[in-house]
Amino acid sequence: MSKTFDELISKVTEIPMKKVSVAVAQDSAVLEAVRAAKDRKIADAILVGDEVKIKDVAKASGINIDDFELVHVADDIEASLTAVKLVHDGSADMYMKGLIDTKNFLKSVLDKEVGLRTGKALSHVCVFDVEGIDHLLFLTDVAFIPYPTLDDKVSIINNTLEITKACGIECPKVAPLAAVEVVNPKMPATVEAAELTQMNKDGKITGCIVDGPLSLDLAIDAEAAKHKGATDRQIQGDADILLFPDIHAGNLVYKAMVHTANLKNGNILTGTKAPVILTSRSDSMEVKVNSLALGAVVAEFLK
Ligand SMILES: CCCC(=O)SCCNC(=O)CCNC(=O)[C@H](O)C(C)(C)COP(=O)(O)OP(=O)(O)OC[C@H]1O[C@@H](n2cnc3c(N)ncnc32)[C@H](O)[C@@H]1OP(=O)(O)O
Repeated sequence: MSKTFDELISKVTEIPMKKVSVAVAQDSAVLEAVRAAKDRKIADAILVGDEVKIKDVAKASGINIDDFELVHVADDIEASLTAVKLVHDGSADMYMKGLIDTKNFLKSVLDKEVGLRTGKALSHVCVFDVEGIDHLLFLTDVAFIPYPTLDDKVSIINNTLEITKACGIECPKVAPLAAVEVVNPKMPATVEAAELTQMNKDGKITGCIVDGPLSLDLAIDAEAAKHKGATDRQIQGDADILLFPDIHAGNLVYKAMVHTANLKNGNILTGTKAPVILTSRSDSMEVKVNSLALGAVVAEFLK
């Protein structure tokens, strides 16, 4: 079981090297990340985009891309569809966002002919290794489904369980989050959190323990849980998966943590045929490399 990001990365060295297909690769941060990932034997890459621009960006940034396969497609949307098709057809193991906006990138993932749909709802998960927390934290969905329905939330949990399993975590604890830890009919997120908990008790969501609604402090801080006397809860500061009520809550927490706390993280889309690396433009090179490592572990697990 991986308890830290370093443990997760060390798993990658034990599996055959995976290949990532990059959509609109003319982005220095992305090129730097795939270079580092190849040098650390995490993943090889196929760079899809405007060849002249890719070479210019690489040259200007001093990044050697001579040993990467390059596929020239000048138009960004076409490049994303070409890049995702390489994964769809099995020529690459994972798909990564380059210099293309999130919406168009996600549209290529959802493309009916060449995309990576599986028939399941697709969602996003961030894996955090936070100083002071002795296990990995999985945040979902901070980037894909804007306002998940109850059914979407069931899919998000099931998608995330695939990732926790790939990381060797058996029966993780899932906290459907809200502003409070009791049901308030005026706060739909609390009502749905209780419904998810009941579905888990009824055996409709399996392979995990669901306990909600929970406030963030009760979910991740054992001291806070003790202080608030939450001794009857299944989760007392030891949640593995943080399920957010909507994209705004999740994305704000994600960015607040990434830009203030001492942590390591990697992000991928789940429910897809193959791992999809979707990081924010402001994410560091390390986050992109970590995401590739996470993607490689998941690609091996899904094989
Ligand atoms: C880690 C930090 C990174 C970030 O900060 S990212 C920034 C925040 N994220 C975003 O801005 C993306 C938010 N999401 C969106 O904009 C949209 O949901 C998204 C993904 C672009 C889809 O939008 P549209 O193309 O307008 O989708 P639509 O509702 O018209 O549906 C088109 C077809 O796609 C399908 N679809 C949409 N979301 C899906 C999902 N989650 N799982 C599976 N299928 C999905 C939808 O069912 C529809 O299919 P069909 O054509 O009817 O067969």
